[in-house]
Amino acid sequence: MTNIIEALSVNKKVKLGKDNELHILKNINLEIEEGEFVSVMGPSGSGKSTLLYNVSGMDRITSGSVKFKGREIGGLKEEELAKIRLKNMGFIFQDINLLKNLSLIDNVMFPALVSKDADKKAVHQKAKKLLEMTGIEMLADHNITQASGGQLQRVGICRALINNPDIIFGDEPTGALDSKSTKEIMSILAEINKKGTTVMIVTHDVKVAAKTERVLYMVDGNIVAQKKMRKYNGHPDDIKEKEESIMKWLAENGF
Ligand SMILES: Nc1ncnc2c1ncn2[C@@H]1O[C@H](COP(=O)(O)OP(=O)(O)OP(=O)(O)O)[C@@H](O)[C@H]1O
Repeated sequence: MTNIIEALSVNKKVKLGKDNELHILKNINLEIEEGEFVSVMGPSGSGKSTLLYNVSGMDRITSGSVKFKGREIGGLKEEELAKIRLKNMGFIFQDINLLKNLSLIDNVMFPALVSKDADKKAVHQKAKKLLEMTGIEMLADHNITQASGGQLQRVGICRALINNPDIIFGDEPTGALDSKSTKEIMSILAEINKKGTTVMIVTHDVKVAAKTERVLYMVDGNIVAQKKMRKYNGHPDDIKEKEESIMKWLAENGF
């Protein structure tokens, strides 16, 4: 298998005042294979979001190396990085950050229209298809005040998919959702992953992690344990068994 992400000895430090700095990521080594579905768990403040932002090129590592599809991205100029993020990566967040003055379908189309030579009609067709896939095509022309949190997160997923990314990064994408919407969003992400898109998400929720195939456990800026599982097969017994085994594993690791 080919690695889509390779992080080697990654450190992230931030300056706090004049003489103080915080060492957030400590010599992290991480490989993510193409097509994998990975989750990151760990106590609050352990560095999960920082890891996600640093391996995706949303933030700058302090030292080490991050390769995306074999290409070093750690030292790229912001313009180059922005191109990679736009073309090859999709991002979903707990705060969905949709534009208020645009309809939901226009929000989905937005990242594809950044390029001047975009074919607007084709982008519209693609956005419509994505809204259909996530079951919210009837909301295409609504604005963000006319949809629920779960529906808005589906819009966020459609927006993340509009440029056919190789990988989707999610920072607690279900963090603000009720359990029903969480289930629906995870089913959509599992479906997308099944079709070949790599997915990496940060989560506090064992039920969410149980839908992924590898859980990284972070403590104090280090990945201290990893749990590899078979891909979720959609069966309720399978998910129950996985949740239980993750809970047991977390307890063994002191969570
Ligand atoms: N830009 C920054 N400046 C100062 N401190 C930061 C910065 N970014 C992160 N931190 C700190 O680094 C630590 C790790 O933050 P991070 O958000 O990655 O943790 P997390 O595991 O995702 O936490 P949570 O589960 O609460 O979201 C925290 O103590 C946080 O306050």
